[in-house]
Amino acid sequence: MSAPSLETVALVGNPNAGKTTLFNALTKSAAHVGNYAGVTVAVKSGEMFTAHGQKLRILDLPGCYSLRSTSPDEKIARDALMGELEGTPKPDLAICVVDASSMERQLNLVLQTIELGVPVVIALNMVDVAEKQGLRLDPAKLSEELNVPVVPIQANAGKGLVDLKQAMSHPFPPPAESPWLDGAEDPETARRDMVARLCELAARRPGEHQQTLSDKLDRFFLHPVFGWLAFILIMFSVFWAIFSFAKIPMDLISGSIGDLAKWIGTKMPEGDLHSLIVDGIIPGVGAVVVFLPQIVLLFLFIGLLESSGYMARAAYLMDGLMAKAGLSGKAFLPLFSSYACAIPGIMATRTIDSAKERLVTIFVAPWMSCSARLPVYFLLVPLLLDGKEGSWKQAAVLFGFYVLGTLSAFVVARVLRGRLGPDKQPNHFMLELPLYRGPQWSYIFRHVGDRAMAFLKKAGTLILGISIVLWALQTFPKTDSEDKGEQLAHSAIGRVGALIEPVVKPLGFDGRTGTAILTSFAARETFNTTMGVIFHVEESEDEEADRANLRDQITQATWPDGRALFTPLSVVSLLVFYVFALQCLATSAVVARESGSWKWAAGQFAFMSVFAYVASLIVYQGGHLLGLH
Ligand SMILES: Nc1nc2c(ncn2[C@@H]2O[C@H](COP(=O)(O)OP(=O)(O)OP(=O)(O)O)[C@@H](O)[C@H]2O)c(=O)[nH]1
Ligand SMILES: [Mg+2]
Repeated sequence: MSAPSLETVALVGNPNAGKTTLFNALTKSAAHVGNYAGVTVAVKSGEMFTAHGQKLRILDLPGCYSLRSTSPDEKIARDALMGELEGTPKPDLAICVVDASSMERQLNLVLQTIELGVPVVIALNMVDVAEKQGLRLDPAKLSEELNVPVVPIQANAGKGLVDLKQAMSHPFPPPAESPWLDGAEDPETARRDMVARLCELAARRPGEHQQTLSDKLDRFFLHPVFGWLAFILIMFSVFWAIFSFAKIPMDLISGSIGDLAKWIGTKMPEGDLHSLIVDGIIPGVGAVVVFLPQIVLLFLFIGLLESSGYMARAAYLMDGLMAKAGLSGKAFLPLFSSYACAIPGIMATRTIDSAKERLVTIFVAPWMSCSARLPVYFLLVPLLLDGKEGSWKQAAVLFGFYVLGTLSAFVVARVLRGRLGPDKQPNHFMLELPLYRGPQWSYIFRHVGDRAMAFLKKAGTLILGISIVLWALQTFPKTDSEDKGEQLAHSAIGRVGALIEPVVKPLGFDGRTGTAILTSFAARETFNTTMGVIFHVEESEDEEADRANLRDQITQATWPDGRALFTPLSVVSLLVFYVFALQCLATSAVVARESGSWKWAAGQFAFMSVFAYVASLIVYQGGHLLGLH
C-alpha cells in the first residue's frame, strides 16, 4: 500500500546541476535531461528503495538559484521545499545537488536550504568535470564546515550512488545549524562570505587558469562573426540532412503503403468496406505516416544539439536579437523548444521571471514552426521546385519558411511587449554556459523513440478517426453516377467544399484544399489526411497510377477550366497560411492554463487565424498583380 507516511526526499539545486540525471538514476525513470538550464519546470515524483529496503518518494524540483525568486519554476521549487505546494508532502530530507565545478555559484542555495531547517545531504555532482579542471575537492572538509553529509557522485555514470543511498537511509541526519547567520546584519553578505570561505577550504582552484577545450570551442562558437556563420551553417545542415537522409526510408514507407493498398485491393470484394480501407484509411493515415523519418531525424538533431551544450551557446548568440524583440535571453529556450512542439515550449516559459514577458513569449511561441507542420511542409515544398532539384534547394526553401515564422514572431513580440508596459519585477537573466559534452545516446534514443511513438499513436487514433469520417463524408450521400468527380460534388464533403470555396478562392485555393484547411484546425497534419482522401478518389480512375504518391496526384489536379490547381504562387500562399495559422487545440488548452485566462488563448487563436488569412491573401493577390502565377 502506498502509505501517505512514505518519507519524501527532494532534489534541490541550481539549474543544470544534474538533478534530473540523479533522479533518473535513483528511480530508474527516464525524465527529460538536457545540457542547458531550465529543462525541468514542474515537480516530478518517483520512488526508490534505500540500501536497507526502505521505500522513499523522490521529488525532482526545477532548478533555482535562490529560494526567494519570482519566476514560476523557482517558486515551485521553494514551495515544494516548504511543504506549501499542493499535492506534494513536505520533504523530510533535501538532497542538495551541487555541480562541483562551480561551487562558488551553487553553495548559496545550499546555505538557504539549511536555513529552512530541513535535514540536508549534499550530493557533490560532476566530480569528473571538477577533476578535469584541476580542482582539488575536499568533501570531508565541506561536510565538517556545514555539519551535513557530503557525498561525491557522478550522476550520469551512476558513480557514488551506493554511498548516497547509504546517506539517505534512516535515521535522516538532524537539521543543521546556520552559524553564519549569527550576529550577521545582512544575511546575503553573510552567505556570500561563507561561500567564499567554503570554496577556499574545500574546492581549491589550480594556480593558473587552464584553457579547457570548451573555452577554445567557445572562442569560435561565440565569436560575433564566425559564431553566427556557424549557427546558420549548423541550422541549415540540420534541414538539409532531414531532407536528404529521410528520402530512402520515406520511399520505403510510401512504397509499402502502396503495396498494401494494392494487395488489399485484390483480396477484398468491391464494396463500401473495400472502399473505406483503400480510399479512406490507407491514403488518409498513409499521408501522415510517410513523414515519420523526418520527425525522427528532427528530434535526433534537437537531441544532439541539446546534449552537446551547443543549445546554450545558441541562446547566448540570440540574446542580443531577443533584446531587440523586447524579450530577454530567458525566452530563447522556450521559443527554441517550440520548434519541436509548442506545448513543452509554452511550459518552459515558467523559467521567465517577468510575468509580462512570459505572456508575450507564450503568445508568439506557436509561430516557431513546430514538428506537426513538417508533414505539410514536406508535402508542399517539393511542389515549388522541380522534383529533381537538389535537396539543398528544398532545404533552403524550408529554412526560409522557418525564418519567416520566427522573424514575424519577434516583430509581434516587440509590438505586444511595448503595449503591455514596463515591468515592476526585476528580471535577471543569468546564462550559464555548460561545458561541451559528448552526446548521451541512450537518452537521445529514448527521447526520439518516445516522439516517434507519440507521432504514430496520433496517426493510429486521431488521424485514423478523421480518415474514417472523411471517407464517410465523401461517400455519402451517394449518386447513381459512375463518375467519381460527380460523386464527390454530390457528397457531404463536396458540398462543404462548395460552401468554403468563395472564402478561400482569393487565397488561390479551391474548395477541396479549403476543406483540407478546415479539417486541419483540429490538428495540422490532418491537412495531408484530407488531401490524401479527397485526391485519392479523384485520380484513382486510372488504376495504373501510383496510388501511393499523393504529391503526384495533387500536381495533376486542376480547376474545372483545366488550369493547374497548384501553381508555385498558390503553393507559397498555402505554405504561408500554415506558417501563421494556429491549428492545434492542445496548444490553445495549454496556453489557457499557463496564462491563466481563456481570453488570452482565444485572442491568440483569433489573431493568428486572421493574420494567416491576410498574409496568404497578400501573397496570392500581390503575386498576381506582379504577374506571377
Ligand atoms: N560530466 C558529467 N555530466 C553530468 C553529470 N551529471 C549530470 N550530467 C549532465 O549534466 C546535464 C544536466 O543534467 P540535468 O539532470 O538535466 O540537470 P538538472 O539539474 O535536472 O537541470 P534543470 O532541470 O535544468 O534544473 C546533462 O547533460 C547531464 O547528462 C556528471 O556527474 N558528470
Ligand atoms: Mg532537471
